[in-house]
Amino acid sequence: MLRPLVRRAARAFSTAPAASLRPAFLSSRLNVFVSHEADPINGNVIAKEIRQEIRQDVFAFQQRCGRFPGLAVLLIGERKDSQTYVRMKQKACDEVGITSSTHLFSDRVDEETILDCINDLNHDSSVDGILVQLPLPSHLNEKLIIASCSKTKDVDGLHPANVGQVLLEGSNAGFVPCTPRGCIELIKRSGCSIEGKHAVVLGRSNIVGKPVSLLLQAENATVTMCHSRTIDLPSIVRSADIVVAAIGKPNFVKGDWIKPGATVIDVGINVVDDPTRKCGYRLVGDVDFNEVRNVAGALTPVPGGVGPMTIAMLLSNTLKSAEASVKRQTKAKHAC
Ligand SMILES: Nc1nc2c(c(=O)[nH]1)N[C@@H](CN(C=O)c1ccc(C(=O)N[C@@H](CCC(=O)O)C(=O)O)cc1)CN2
Ligand SMILES: [Mg+2]
Repeated sequence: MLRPLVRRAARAFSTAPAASLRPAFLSSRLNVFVSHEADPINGNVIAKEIRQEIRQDVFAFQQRCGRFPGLAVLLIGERKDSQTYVRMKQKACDEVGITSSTHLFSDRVDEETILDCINDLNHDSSVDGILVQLPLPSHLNEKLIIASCSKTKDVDGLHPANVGQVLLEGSNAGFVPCTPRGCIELIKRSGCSIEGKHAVVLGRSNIVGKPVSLLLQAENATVTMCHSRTIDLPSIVRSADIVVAAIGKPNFVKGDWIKPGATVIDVGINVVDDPTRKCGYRLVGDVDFNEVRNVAGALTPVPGGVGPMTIAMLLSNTLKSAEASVKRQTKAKHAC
Protein backbone atom coordinates (compact mmCIF):
# COMPACT_ATOMS: atom_id res chain seq x y z
CA MET A 1 0.00 0.00 0.00
CA LEU A 2 1.22 3.52 -0.76
CA ARG A 3 2.35 5.30 2.37
CA PRO A 4 0.67 8.67 2.93
CA LEU A 5 2.87 11.40 1.51
CA VAL A 6 2.15 13.91 4.27
CA ARG A 7 3.12 11.56 7.07
CA ARG A 8 6.42 10.86 5.38
CA ALA A 9 7.10 14.48 4.53
CA ALA A 10 8.84 15.33 7.80
CA ARG A 11 11.79 13.27 6.66
CA ALA A 12 12.32 15.59 3.69
CA PHE A 13 13.04 18.42 6.13
CA SER A 14 15.06 16.43 8.58
CA THR A 15 18.76 17.24 8.73
CA ALA A 16 19.36 13.71 9.98
CA PRO A 17 20.40 11.24 7.27
CA ALA A 18 17.21 10.40 5.43
CA ALA A 19 15.96 6.92 4.82
CA SER A 20 16.54 7.72 1.16
CA LEU A 21 20.17 6.95 1.92
CA ARG A 22 19.09 3.52 3.09
CA PRO A 23 18.76 1.58 -0.13
CA ALA A 24 16.94 -1.61 -0.85
CA PHE A 25 19.67 -4.15 -0.21
CA LEU A 26 20.80 -7.71 -0.39
CA SER A 27 21.18 -8.80 3.20
CA SER A 28 24.66 -10.31 3.50
CA ARG A 29 23.56 -12.76 6.21
CA LEU A 30 20.30 -13.90 4.73
CA ASN A 31 21.29 -13.35 1.12
CA VAL A 32 17.74 -12.38 0.22
CA PHE A 33 16.46 -9.25 -1.39
CA VAL A 34 14.86 -7.08 1.24
CA SER A 35 12.12 -5.09 -0.40
CA HIS A 36 12.12 -1.40 0.48
CA GLU A 37 9.61 1.24 -0.37
CA ALA A 38 11.02 4.54 -1.61
CA ASP A 39 10.65 7.68 0.47
CA PRO A 40 8.20 9.92 -1.37
CA ILE A 41 9.78 13.36 -1.83
CA ASN A 42 6.86 15.66 -1.09
CA GLY A 43 7.14 18.66 -3.42
CA ASN A 44 3.94 20.20 -2.04
CA VAL A 45 5.33 20.34 1.49
CA ILE A 46 8.84 21.45 0.47
CA ALA A 47 7.46 24.14 -1.88
CA LYS A 48 5.17 25.42 0.88
CA GLU A 49 8.12 25.76 3.23
CA ILE A 50 10.05 27.66 0.54
CA ARG A 51 7.05 29.95 -0.12
CA GLN A 52 6.89 30.77 3.59
CA GLU A 53 10.59 31.73 3.55
CA ILE A 54 10.04 33.85 0.43
CA ARG A 55 7.03 35.59 2.01
CA GLN A 56 9.19 36.75 4.90
CA ASP A 57 11.90 37.97 2.51
CA VAL A 58 9.32 39.76 0.34
CA PHE A 59 7.96 41.68 3.34
CA ALA A 60 11.50 42.55 4.45
CA PHE A 61 12.14 43.81 0.88
CA GLN A 62 8.98 45.93 1.05
CA GLN A 63 10.09 47.44 4.38
CA ARG A 64 13.51 48.31 2.95
CA CYS A 65 12.51 49.45 -0.52
CA GLY A 66 8.94 50.73 -0.14
CA ARG A 67 7.43 48.49 -2.82
CA PHE A 68 6.62 44.85 -3.49
CA PRO A 69 8.38 42.81 -6.21
CA GLY A 70 6.36 42.59 -9.45
CA LEU A 71 5.83 39.73 -11.92
CA ALA A 72 4.18 40.06 -15.34
CA VAL A 73 2.94 36.91 -17.10
CA LEU A 74 1.99 36.73 -20.78
CA LEU A 75 -0.57 34.05 -21.61
CA ILE A 76 -1.18 33.53 -25.30
CA GLY A 77 -3.99 31.27 -26.51
CA GLU A 78 -6.60 29.12 -24.83
CA ARG A 79 -4.71 26.03 -23.63
CA LYS A 80 -6.42 24.78 -20.48
CA ASP A 81 -3.16 23.51 -18.92
CA SER A 82 -1.40 26.87 -19.48
CA GLN A 83 -4.40 28.70 -18.01
CA THR A 84 -4.17 26.46 -14.93
CA TYR A 85 -0.42 27.06 -14.49
CA VAL A 86 -0.83 30.83 -14.86
CA ARG A 87 -3.63 30.82 -12.27
CA MET A 88 -1.37 28.82 -9.94
CA LYS A 89 1.40 31.39 -10.45
CA GLN A 90 -0.96 34.30 -9.65
CA LYS A 91 -2.19 32.53 -6.51
CA ALA A 92 1.37 31.83 -5.35
CA CYS A 93 2.34 35.48 -5.96
CA ASP A 94 -0.66 36.63 -3.88
CA GLU A 95 0.33 34.28 -1.09
CA VAL A 96 3.88 35.65 -0.75
CA GLY A 97 3.12 39.33 -1.48
CA ILE A 98 4.47 39.57 -5.04
CA THR A 99 2.37 41.87 -7.24
CA SER A 100 1.37 39.99 -10.38
CA SER A 101 -0.26 41.00 -13.64
CA THR A 102 -1.43 38.71 -16.42
CA HIS A 103 -1.48 39.86 -20.05
CA LEU A 104 -3.92 37.76 -22.08
CA PHE A 105 -3.76 37.39 -25.87
CA SER A 106 -5.81 35.42 -28.37
CA ASP A 107 -4.07 32.51 -30.12
CA ARG A 108 -4.20 34.52 -33.38
CA VAL A 109 -2.27 37.49 -31.97
CA ASP A 110 0.53 38.80 -34.19
CA GLU A 111 4.15 38.76 -33.05
CA GLU A 112 4.44 42.56 -33.15
CA THR A 113 1.76 42.92 -30.45
CA ILE A 114 3.62 40.51 -28.15
CA LEU A 115 6.96 42.22 -28.76
CA ASP A 116 5.37 45.64 -28.02
CA CYS A 117 3.91 44.34 -24.76
CA ILE A 118 7.29 42.90 -23.73
CA ASN A 119 9.02 46.14 -24.64
CA ASP A 120 6.62 48.08 -22.38
CA LEU A 121 7.21 45.63 -19.53
CA ASN A 122 10.99 45.85 -20.04
CA HIS A 123 10.71 49.59 -19.35
CA ASP A 124 8.20 49.37 -16.47
CA SER A 125 10.12 49.86 -13.21
CA SER A 126 7.36 48.18 -11.16
CA VAL A 127 7.94 44.92 -13.09
CA ASP A 128 10.89 42.81 -11.93
CA GLY A 129 10.03 39.60 -13.72
CA ILE A 130 8.58 38.83 -17.15
CA LEU A 131 7.41 35.34 -18.02
CA VAL A 132 5.94 34.13 -21.30
CA GLN A 133 3.89 30.99 -20.61
CA LEU A 134 4.98 28.14 -22.90
CA PRO A 135 4.23 26.53 -25.26
CA LEU A 136 3.28 29.30 -27.69
CA PRO A 137 0.92 28.95 -30.68
CA SER A 138 2.97 27.63 -33.60
CA HIS A 139 2.89 30.85 -35.70
CA LEU A 140 4.91 32.70 -33.04
CA ASN A 141 8.72 32.64 -32.90
CA GLU A 142 9.45 31.39 -29.40
CA LYS A 143 13.19 32.11 -29.54
CA LEU A 144 12.64 35.69 -30.69
CA ILE A 145 9.96 36.36 -28.07
CA ILE A 146 12.03 34.97 -25.19
CA ALA A 147 15.13 36.85 -26.33
CA SER A 148 13.14 40.10 -26.45
CA CYS A 149 12.55 39.98 -22.66
CA SER A 150 15.17 41.98 -20.81
CA LYS A 151 17.76 39.50 -19.55
CA THR A 152 17.56 41.30 -16.18
CA LYS A 153 13.82 40.44 -15.91
CA ASP A 154 13.95 36.93 -17.39
CA VAL A 155 12.83 35.09 -14.22
CA ASP A 156 12.24 31.92 -16.28
CA GLY A 157 15.98 31.79 -17.02
CA LEU A 158 15.35 31.08 -20.72
CA HIS A 159 16.99 34.16 -22.30
CA PRO A 160 20.16 33.12 -24.19
CA ALA A 161 22.32 35.26 -21.88
CA ASN A 162 20.92 33.50 -18.80
CA VAL A 163 21.21 30.08 -20.42
CA GLY A 164 24.90 30.88 -20.99
CA GLN A 165 25.30 31.92 -17.35
CA VAL A 166 24.06 28.52 -16.15
CA LEU A 167 26.71 26.95 -18.40
CA LEU A 168 29.41 29.13 -16.84
CA GLU A 169 28.20 29.44 -13.23
CA GLY A 170 25.80 26.55 -12.48
CA SER A 171 23.46 27.39 -9.56
CA ASN A 172 25.27 30.71 -8.99
CA ALA A 173 23.89 32.08 -12.27
CA GLY A 174 21.56 35.10 -12.11
CA PHE A 175 18.39 33.29 -13.13
CA VAL A 176 18.42 29.50 -13.06
CA PRO A 177 15.38 28.03 -14.91
CA CYS A 178 12.65 27.16 -12.41
CA THR A 179 12.04 23.44 -13.01
CA PRO A 180 15.74 22.44 -13.11
CA ARG A 181 16.39 24.52 -9.98
CA GLY A 182 13.41 22.84 -8.31
CA CYS A 183 14.84 19.39 -9.18
CA ILE A 184 18.19 20.21 -7.53
CA GLU A 185 16.41 21.57 -4.42
CA LEU A 186 14.33 18.37 -4.16
CA ILE A 187 17.39 16.13 -4.49
CA LYS A 188 19.26 18.08 -1.81
CA ARG A 189 16.30 18.36 0.57
CA SER A 190 15.62 14.62 0.27
CA GLY A 191 18.99 14.08 1.95
CA CYS A 192 20.79 12.89 -1.20
CA SER A 193 24.23 14.38 -1.79
CA ILE A 194 25.00 14.96 -5.46
CA GLU A 195 28.80 15.11 -5.39
CA GLY A 196 30.47 12.11 -7.01
CA LYS A 197 27.18 10.47 -7.97
CA HIS A 198 26.26 9.20 -11.42
CA ALA A 199 23.24 11.20 -12.59
CA VAL A 200 21.29 10.14 -15.66
CA VAL A 201 19.03 12.75 -17.26
CA LEU A 202 16.33 11.55 -19.66
CA GLY A 203 15.42 14.28 -22.14
CA ARG A 204 17.37 17.13 -23.68
CA SER A 205 14.87 20.00 -23.78
CA ASN A 206 16.05 23.59 -23.33
CA ILE A 207 13.63 24.09 -20.44
CA VAL A 208 14.59 20.99 -18.36
CA GLY A 209 17.00 18.35 -19.73
CA LYS A 210 19.91 20.58 -20.79
CA PRO A 211 19.92 22.96 -17.79
CA VAL A 212 19.38 20.23 -15.17
CA SER A 213 22.36 18.34 -16.65
CA LEU A 214 24.54 21.45 -16.30
CA LEU A 215 23.37 22.04 -12.72
CA LEU A 216 24.07 18.44 -11.72
CA GLN A 217 27.51 18.65 -13.29
CA ALA A 218 28.19 21.92 -11.45
CA GLU A 219 27.32 20.04 -8.23
CA ASN A 220 30.07 17.53 -9.14
CA ALA A 221 27.88 14.69 -10.38
CA THR A 222 29.03 12.66 -13.37
CA VAL A 223 26.21 13.22 -15.81
CA THR A 224 24.92 11.10 -18.68
CA MET A 225 22.30 12.75 -20.90
CA CYS A 226 19.93 10.37 -22.65
CA HIS A 227 17.26 11.08 -25.26
CA SER A 228 14.94 9.43 -27.76
CA ARG A 229 17.86 8.10 -29.87
CA THR A 230 19.88 6.67 -26.96
CA ILE A 231 20.68 2.98 -27.43
CA ASP A 232 19.82 0.65 -24.53
CA LEU A 233 18.36 3.24 -22.22
CA PRO A 234 17.46 0.74 -19.45
CA SER A 235 21.06 -0.35 -18.91
CA ILE A 236 22.29 3.26 -18.72
CA VAL A 237 19.53 4.22 -16.27
CA ARG A 238 20.37 1.11 -14.20
CA SER A 239 23.83 2.56 -13.50
CA ALA A 240 22.43 5.85 -12.11
CA ASP A 241 22.44 6.95 -8.47
CA ILE A 242 20.21 9.86 -9.47
CA VAL A 243 17.66 9.74 -12.30
CA VAL A 244 15.90 12.85 -13.65
CA ALA A 245 13.13 11.86 -16.06
CA ALA A 246 11.93 14.61 -18.41
CA ILE A 247 11.09 12.74 -21.57
CA GLY A 248 7.32 13.38 -21.80
CA LYS A 249 6.15 9.75 -22.02
CA PRO A 250 3.71 8.45 -19.40
CA ASN A 251 5.04 5.67 -17.09
CA PHE A 252 8.09 5.23 -19.35
CA VAL A 253 10.74 4.44 -16.73
CA LYS A 254 10.19 0.95 -15.30
CA GLY A 255 11.14 -0.54 -11.95
CA ASP A 256 13.77 -2.91 -13.37
CA TRP A 257 15.61 0.09 -14.90
CA ILE A 258 16.38 1.49 -11.46
CA LYS A 259 19.41 0.78 -9.28
CA PRO A 260 18.16 -0.15 -5.78
CA GLY A 261 18.28 2.93 -3.54
CA ALA A 262 18.55 5.48 -6.38
CA THR A 263 16.95 8.92 -6.09
CA VAL A 264 14.39 9.39 -8.86
CA ILE A 265 13.05 12.82 -9.87
CA ASP A 266 10.04 12.68 -12.16
CA VAL A 267 9.54 15.89 -14.17
CA GLY A 268 6.87 14.48 -16.50
CA ILE A 269 3.29 15.69 -16.31
CA ASN A 270 1.20 13.54 -18.65
CA VAL A 271 -2.56 13.36 -18.92
CA VAL A 272 -3.94 9.82 -19.23
CA ASP A 273 -7.55 8.60 -19.48
CA ASP A 274 -9.06 7.37 -16.26
CA PRO A 275 -12.74 6.40 -16.59
CA THR A 276 -12.90 5.72 -12.81
CA ARG A 277 -12.56 9.44 -12.13
CA LYS A 278 -15.27 12.06 -12.54
CA CYS A 279 -13.08 14.23 -14.79
CA GLY A 280 -12.17 11.17 -16.90
CA TYR A 281 -8.40 11.65 -16.66
CA ARG A 282 -5.49 11.76 -14.25
CA LEU A 283 -1.91 13.05 -14.26
CA VAL A 284 1.00 10.64 -14.32
CA GLY A 285 4.73 11.19 -14.60
CA ASP A 286 7.37 9.75 -16.90
CA VAL A 287 8.20 7.21 -14.20
CA ASP A 288 6.06 4.16 -13.47
CA PHE A 289 5.53 5.15 -9.84
CA ASN A 290 4.01 1.83 -8.70
CA GLU A 291 6.99 -0.14 -10.00
CA VAL A 292 9.79 2.30 -9.19
CA ARG A 293 8.69 2.97 -5.60
CA ASN A 294 9.61 -0.63 -4.74
CA VAL A 295 13.21 -0.16 -5.89
CA ALA A 296 14.21 3.52 -5.54
CA GLY A 297 15.48 5.04 -2.30
CA ALA A 298 13.54 8.26 -2.85
CA LEU A 299 11.02 9.23 -5.50
CA THR A 300 8.96 12.28 -6.44
CA PRO A 301 5.23 11.70 -7.08
CA VAL A 302 3.18 13.26 -9.88
CA PRO A 303 1.31 15.38 -9.04
CA GLY A 304 2.89 16.86 -5.91
CA GLY A 305 6.58 16.52 -6.78
CA VAL A 306 8.50 18.80 -9.14
CA GLY A 307 5.47 20.88 -10.29
CA PRO A 308 4.97 22.89 -7.09
CA MET A 309 8.73 23.50 -6.93
CA THR A 310 8.67 25.13 -10.39
CA ILE A 311 6.36 27.82 -9.04
CA ALA A 312 8.28 28.24 -5.75
CA MET A 313 11.49 28.82 -7.76
CA LEU A 314 9.71 31.38 -9.95
CA LEU A 315 8.80 33.37 -6.84
CA SER A 316 12.38 33.12 -5.63
CA ASN A 317 13.74 34.33 -9.00
CA THR A 318 11.29 37.26 -8.99
CA LEU A 319 12.41 38.38 -5.53
CA LYS A 320 16.05 37.98 -6.61
CA SER A 321 15.35 40.16 -9.64
CA ALA A 322 13.72 42.87 -7.50
CA GLU A 323 16.73 42.90 -5.17
CA ALA A 324 19.15 43.13 -8.12
CA SER A 325 17.08 45.96 -9.62
CA VAL A 326 17.25 47.99 -6.39
CA LYS A 327 21.02 47.39 -6.23
CA ARG A 328 21.44 48.65 -9.80
CA GLN A 329 19.38 51.78 -9.03
CA THR A 330 21.39 52.52 -5.88
CA LYS A 331 24.66 52.08 -7.80
CA ALA A 332 23.44 54.38 -10.59
CA LYS A 333 22.41 57.02 -8.01
CA HIS A 334 25.85 56.95 -6.39
CA ALA A 335 27.53 57.18 -9.77
CA CYS A 336 25.72 60.49 -10.45
N1 LIG B 1 7.37 29.90 -19.30
C1 LIG B 1 7.25 28.67 -18.81
N2 LIG B 1 6.39 27.82 -19.37
C2 LIG B 1 6.28 26.56 -18.86
C3 LIG B 1 7.04 26.17 -17.72
C4 LIG B 1 7.94 27.10 -17.18
O1 LIG B 1 8.68 26.80 -16.19
N3 LIG B 1 8.02 28.35 -17.74
N4 LIG B 1 6.84 24.91 -17.15
C5 LIG B 1 5.69 24.12 -17.55
C6 LIG B 1 4.39 24.45 -16.89
N5 LIG B 1 4.47 24.95 -15.51
C7 LIG B 1 4.80 26.24 -15.31
O2 LIG B 1 4.72 27.08 -16.13
C8 LIG B 1 4.01 24.16 -14.41
C9 LIG B 1 3.57 22.87 -14.61
C10 LIG B 1 3.04 22.15 -13.53
C11 LIG B 1 2.97 22.70 -12.28
C12 LIG B 1 2.37 21.99 -11.13
O3 LIG B 1 2.49 22.41 -10.00
N6 LIG B 1 1.66 20.90 -11.39
C13 LIG B 1 0.94 20.19 -10.34
C14 LIG B 1 -0.31 19.59 -10.94
C15 LIG B 1 -1.24 20.68 -11.40
C16 LIG B 1 -2.52 20.15 -12.00
O4 LIG B 1 -3.32 19.59 -11.27
O5 LIG B 1 -2.72 20.33 -13.22
C17 LIG B 1 1.83 19.10 -9.76
O6 LIG B 1 2.72 18.61 -10.48
O7 LIG B 1 1.62 18.77 -8.61
C18 LIG B 1 3.44 23.98 -12.09
C19 LIG B 1 3.95 24.69 -13.15
C20 LIG B 1 5.46 24.30 -19.05
N7 LIG B 1 5.42 25.67 -19.42
MG1 LIG C 1 14.17 14.42 -25.88
